[in-house]
Amino acid sequence: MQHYSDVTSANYLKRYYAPASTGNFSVGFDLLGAAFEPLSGELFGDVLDIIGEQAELSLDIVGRYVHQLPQHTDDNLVLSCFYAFEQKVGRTLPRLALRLHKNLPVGSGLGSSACSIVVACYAFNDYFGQPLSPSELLQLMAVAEGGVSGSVHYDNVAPSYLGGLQLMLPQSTAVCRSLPWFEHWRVVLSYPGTVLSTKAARAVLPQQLSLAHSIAFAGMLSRFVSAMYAKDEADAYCALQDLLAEPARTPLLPELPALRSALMAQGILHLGISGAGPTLFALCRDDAQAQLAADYLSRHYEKNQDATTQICRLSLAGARAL
Ligand SMILES: Nc1ncnc2c1ncn2[C@@H]1O[C@H](COP(=O)(O)OP(=O)(O)OP(=O)(O)O)[C@@H](O)[C@H]1O
Ligand SMILES: N[C@@H](CCO)C(=O)O
Repeated sequence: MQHYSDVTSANYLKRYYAPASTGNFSVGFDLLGAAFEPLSGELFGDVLDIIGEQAELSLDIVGRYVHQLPQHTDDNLVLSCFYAFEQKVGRTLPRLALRLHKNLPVGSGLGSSACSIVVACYAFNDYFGQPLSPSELLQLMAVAEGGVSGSVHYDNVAPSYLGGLQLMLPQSTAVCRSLPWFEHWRVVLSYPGTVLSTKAARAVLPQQLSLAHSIAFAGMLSRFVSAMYAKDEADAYCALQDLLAEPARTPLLPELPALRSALMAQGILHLGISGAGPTLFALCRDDAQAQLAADYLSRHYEKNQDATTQICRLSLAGARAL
């Protein structure tokens, strides 16, 4: 299903896409994230068109979630990314006429700001002949995302850019590494239509953890990563326990415990918070189970016209030219 006729417009020089992403993936707060794409083929991620070169930089915004963005396009991340990119490249670049298709809801837990940042930085680097290396580009994206959420974290920008399930590697030159995945796994992303800013959802987090808590957190993430490499599916989904953010964020998402109980009683593998919420993600073992979870979440979690529930697979490609 394609919501927007303008995505079919041929009025552009180049068109780029970046997928939605789920930060944390329950067990790896700020350290683990995955990119997803709907089985339906819908472009559930932002699209950026480079329409042409002109005297002044300009941005036109269309798409289902345009009404959730700042009224003034000057405040849009796509434009701030252009200037940050230009500064990093170190020379004045030709000005562009741009069009953003805002297909991801803002403040949703789907990595909406990261998605715009990734598609913009990827597009500029491609269009201007790859002046930045992939690691320089990733760093630029992470700094831009840090400006929005209040702290630099890679768990949305890295998967949206590179695709896959990405584990961050602190202090390593590699920055992140793609983890193995179970190809039959499906992820249902359910956005209720309400907004929860990442900054607000980070403000409720504990500032300190006890030694026992730190060990439990590190242990669960290690168990999950090890299970993915060992192809031990049951151990992997049993390890999806958020010991860090979820206890603090559940008051912001009071429906989570009841929804989880109901879905897990029907055999769904896991229900967790996507990024900072309010989107929830249901991990399912196949298409039939994913359909069941999607029907349930559509009925019980969607709250208004902005809401959407998508049955997804892992996006292996990440950001790309269309
Ligand atoms: N192109 C853009 N896409 C998304 N947000 C933008 C964009 N341009 C500016 N913004 C602003 O950036 C902020 C994004 O907030 P926030 O980080 O909470 O959203 P989010 O990225 O959707 O959250 P999450 O990472 O949990 O999905 C909002 O204040 C929004 O108005
Ligand atoms: N790791 C970030 C993701 C934000 O989408 C958080 O949970 O605050």
